[in-house]
Amino acid sequence: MSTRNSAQHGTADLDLVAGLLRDVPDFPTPGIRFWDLSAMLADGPGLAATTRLLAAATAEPPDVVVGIEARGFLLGAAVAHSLGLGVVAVRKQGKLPVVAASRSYDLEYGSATLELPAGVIRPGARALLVDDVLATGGTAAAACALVEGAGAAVAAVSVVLELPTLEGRARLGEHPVHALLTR
Ligand SMILES: O=P(O)(O)OC[C@H]1O[C@H](OP(=O)(O)OP(=O)(O)O)[C@H](O)[C@@H]1O
Ligand SMILES: Nc1ncnc2[nH]cnc12
Repeated sequence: MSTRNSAQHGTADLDLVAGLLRDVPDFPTPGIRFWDLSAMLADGPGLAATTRLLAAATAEPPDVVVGIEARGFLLGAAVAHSLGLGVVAVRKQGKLPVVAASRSYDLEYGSATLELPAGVIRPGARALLVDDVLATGGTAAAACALVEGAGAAVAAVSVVLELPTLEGRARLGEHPVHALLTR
């Protein structure tokens, strides 16, 4: 899905969200331009606009929302609530007491492992994955693999911000990607 697709998204909502993002040089390591969504999350109308736009990722409503640690938890819960759905928290390694599966991956500034909680995704369910940023795509690809490993389907990956130079979309193969903005 293209950025700033005004046929599907309210331009006013997108402008509001875009105005609440900020970039921080050299965080968390030198050379990384880090996109910080804290101001958007702290702004009532900004969070509401972001939630509306992220929830519009699929024409058909999904069955469940998956939020990716950590910033994806906040957005995923908001999107799930707006759609009347539950949210599954895909967590970094070592946080969940009962794990269905784990998946390791690399990202712009390191590597990590994600884990899916056991017994909370119904096989056959259509899951909407939500996160703040799509950069290299390592995180989202790992989350997709976990969801599919549980027998569910990825309806779409919905993010606020895509960093296209890092080619994360290519890493997600055929999975539909819905990015509100690119930088
Ligand atoms: O597309 P990628 O290159 O995988 O990068 C995107 C991921 O990086 C950030 O999370 P981070 O791992 O920094 O974790 P946090 O949200 O727990 O801070 C961001 O919230 C995405 O989840
Ligand atoms: N540049 C970046 N800004 C914010 N989150 C990120 N996750 C991976 N790369 C990122």
